[in-house]
Amino acid sequence: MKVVRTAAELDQEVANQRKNGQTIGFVPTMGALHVGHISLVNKCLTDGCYTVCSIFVNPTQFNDKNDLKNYPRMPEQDLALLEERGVHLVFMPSVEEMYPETDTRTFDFGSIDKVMEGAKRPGHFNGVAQVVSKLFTMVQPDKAYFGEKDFQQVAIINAMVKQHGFKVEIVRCPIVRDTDGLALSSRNMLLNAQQRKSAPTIYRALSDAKLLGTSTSIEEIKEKVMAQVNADSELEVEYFDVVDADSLQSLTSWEESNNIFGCIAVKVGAIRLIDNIRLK
Ligand SMILES: Nc1ncnc2c1ncn2[C@@H]1O[C@H](COP(=O)(O)OP(=O)(O)OP(=O)(O)O)[C@@H](O)[C@H]1O
Ligand SMILES: CC(C)(CO)[C@@H](O)C(=O)[O-]
Ligand code: BAL
Repeated sequence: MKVVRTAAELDQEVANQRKNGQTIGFVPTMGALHVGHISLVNKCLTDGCYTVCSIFVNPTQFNDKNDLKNYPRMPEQDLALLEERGVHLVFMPSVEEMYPETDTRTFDFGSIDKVMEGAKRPGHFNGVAQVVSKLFTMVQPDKAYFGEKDFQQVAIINAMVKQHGFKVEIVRCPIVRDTDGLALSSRNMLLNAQQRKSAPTIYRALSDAKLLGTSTSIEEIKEKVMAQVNADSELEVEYFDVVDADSLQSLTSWEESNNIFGCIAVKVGAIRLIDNIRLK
């Protein structure tokens, strides 16, 4: 496994592999890797790609300074995990390498970046688009792998690829959960013991909503999920929305779409967790 820190080294490595006829697969991450990230890496490897993974905690997508400061960083452990999995190349740039100048670009994805995470984390998706567009330009991957835990992020990336004509196939990967149902997330390691015990209630509430099914109104499902999660004193729902999977617009009736997801964000003390489930 090679580790490079500059765009020039990255370009040279990838260009050599492309010359050899390799398909380039790319897994962007912010590090503090867990089995969810590794599922993306595994998919990329089993697709037969020369697998490039980036580790970069992107400052422009954090709207909360403390969140950025406290974001877990464990590069040595991450590199050992990636090496063990058989990743070919890791790109670990500095902030200066990624942003030699302030990135002033603004992206507009219409209505899909104005709801849910976009509404609660102002500027977040602009920062994600800034860094992912730079990474796509640097790596020029044939395929790029994203997790469905970050449901809205996948929609934003697909919109960006379309809008800016990137020649990359976006591969969506299913959510990997802990044995108690909690969606794996780097931020889980910031939870204290009591918070960690409470956090699986999020997925339990989503699963219960799915069990209720479309014979229960969306309004009632929303009330039940909010009540179930908020009943735990460690948890506070920031939003729970029932949306069309493509437009991400809020729905009031099951008849409005055949592809409906419930998306939730929950504050667990100072930590914010997100999750989602297909409801129809
Ligand atoms: N549990 C999971 N299952 C599937 N994919 C995941 C999971 N967790 C993260 N990913 C995906 O891994 C990629 C990198 O995510 P990231 O480095 O932000 O990790 P994270 O665990 O989502 O961290 P956090 O949510 O705390 O920022 C993203 O495409 C993300 O959707
Ligand atoms: C795609 C990404 C690596 C961009 O910083 C990040 O948002 C993430 O890890 O999901
Ligand atoms: N996985 C999404 C990255 C973030 O929360 O900033």
